[in-house]
Amino acid sequence: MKTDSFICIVCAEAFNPDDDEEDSEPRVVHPKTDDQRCRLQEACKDILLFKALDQEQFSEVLDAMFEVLVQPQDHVIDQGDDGDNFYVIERGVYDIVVQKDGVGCCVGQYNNKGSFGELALMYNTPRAATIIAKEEGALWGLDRATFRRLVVKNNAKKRRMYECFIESVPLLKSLEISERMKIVDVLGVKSFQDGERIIMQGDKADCFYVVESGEVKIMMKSKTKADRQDNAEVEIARCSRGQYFGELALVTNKPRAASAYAIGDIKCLVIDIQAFERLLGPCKEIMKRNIAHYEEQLVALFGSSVDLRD
Ligand SMILES: Nc1ncnc2c1ncn2[C@@H]1O[C@@H]2COP(=O)(O)O[C@H]2[C@H]1O
Repeated sequence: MKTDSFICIVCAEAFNPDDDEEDSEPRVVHPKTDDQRCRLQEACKDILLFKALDQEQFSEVLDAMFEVLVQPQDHVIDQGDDGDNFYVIERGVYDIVVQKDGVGCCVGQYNNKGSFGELALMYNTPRAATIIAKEEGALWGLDRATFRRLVVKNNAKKRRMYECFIESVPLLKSLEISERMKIVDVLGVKSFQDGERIIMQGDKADCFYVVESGEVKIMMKSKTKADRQDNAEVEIARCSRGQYFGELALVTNKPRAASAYAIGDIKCLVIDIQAFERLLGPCKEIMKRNIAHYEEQLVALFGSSVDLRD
């Protein structure tokens, strides 16, 4: 995979979570039934921002969360407001609307999973978007003080851990330091065992990966032989530390063009699609240049290239 460098403009605010004043806040507990706890745990299991928490911190976060039921057209968040809560989606579809030149523009949608509302709490900024429920739904809220005390503080540790690595990733090298830190703030870390499939050809894409340690094998089945029994996967590329994969589907809005497997036990940094759009969106044009390179590779391997473009 290519490792082009690029410049990406993201608004930055000086912020030092270590200076946070909210350390003495009392612990918040919202009692829950077993059923609620079960549903909450399921909704939170893939939330990247919680991945850096240890078990005790995660349990404290779960204790503090409270259920929010929404109706169609409810505004969960209004752009410009102060940030009160962070939200994890249990179910429902939510539009992300951003005001541009006085006109509300729908820039994305959450579909029954994910989270939102972290920006205002992390950077002490007004809400950057309006979030509108499209149907009846259920969310789990986490109050600002608990979010800052546990998630934001923990992120400061993550920043220290990943600062050097992020700086060494060619794709991210040319970002300003504050921009790189915003990437660190949203990334999750996932481990995979030898042979484990990380992404699957044909699947819908919801995140992008940077290899932190180990190697990843990119494999593809020929589309022209789709119905044939002998349509075995062919290795088309390998990615090692600092290289990225899984960006193509996010750039083209198409299903995954290939599968990726761990070679040995590996670790990847993961950025979900909303953060990708927000932080790396302006860089999509540069990533699109990879497509020509991928197509050349496919012609060399299969004699023809599949339709990689949007
Ligand atoms: N393109 C986007 N721009 C701004 N906010 C976004 C975008 N996509 C998703 N969001 C989410 O919308 C939330 C609105 O409240 P926050 O600014 O606290 O945090 C924001 C993000 O979690």
